[in-house]
Amino acid sequence: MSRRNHTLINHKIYPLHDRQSNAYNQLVLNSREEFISTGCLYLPNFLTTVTLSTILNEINFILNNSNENLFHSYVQHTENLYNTSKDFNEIESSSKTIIAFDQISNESLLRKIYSWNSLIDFLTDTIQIYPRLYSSCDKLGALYVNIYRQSNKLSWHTDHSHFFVNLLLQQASNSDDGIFQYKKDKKLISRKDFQAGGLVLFNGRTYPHRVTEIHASKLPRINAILTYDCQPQHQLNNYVLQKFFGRTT
Ligand SMILES: O=C(O)CCC(=O)C(=O)O
Ligand SMILES: [Fe+2]
Repeated sequence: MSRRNHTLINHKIYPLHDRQSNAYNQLVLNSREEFISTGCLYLPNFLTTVTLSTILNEINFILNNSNENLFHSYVQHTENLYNTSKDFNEIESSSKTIIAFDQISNESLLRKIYSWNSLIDFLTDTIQIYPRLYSSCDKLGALYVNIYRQSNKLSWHTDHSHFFVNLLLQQASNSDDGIFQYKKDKKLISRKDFQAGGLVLFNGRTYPHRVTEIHASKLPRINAILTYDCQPQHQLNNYVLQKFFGRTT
């Protein structure tokens, strides 16, 4: 990644490129405090407006040109989304369209941001539990885009992984649709404040969460999930790939 790539994000508010600076250290302190105390770190306007619109153009190009190759996922699951035992009631159901990692071009801005070392360092510094984080080696799940259209939703669940990184790319046009909600201390938290361009770091193992159904929105909700792991050779197993991406490679 070139030295100027920090200008893809709002580097004045988020000086990820300058790990030695006081401003960087303050950002990490604040981010860590928010992540630990609320389970959810939200960095509004993380992407510049130019980066955001370029990424949305990349995604709309894929949607317009290879929609038939994309996986329209409908899954039944338990509260534990990635549970791999098969003999219990899977009472929740979720549906969305997925653009998998191998369907996102090598040259895309989204891939650039995903593999940007300064972002990985920032996440490592903020989470602190792992000595290092690595981008995933998974051919489908390393980085993928969720598209929530009419009647799509992601039902209540917890994740296997301690954290996920979510780039918000487009919110539903109806403000009650496609809301990220989670439960903490018996309270329901509805993040109606989330806006396109923001970055979310969420502790999905501890806090049950969901994306509410799209009822009447003309615009789909679009977001990218960036998968990082403490192991450099991270890959999803075939059961999870088949269930969530509809294929194994
Ligand atoms: O799409 C979202 O905003 C949430 C994604 C999520 O919870 C997950 O992938 O486990
Ligand atoms: Fe989740």
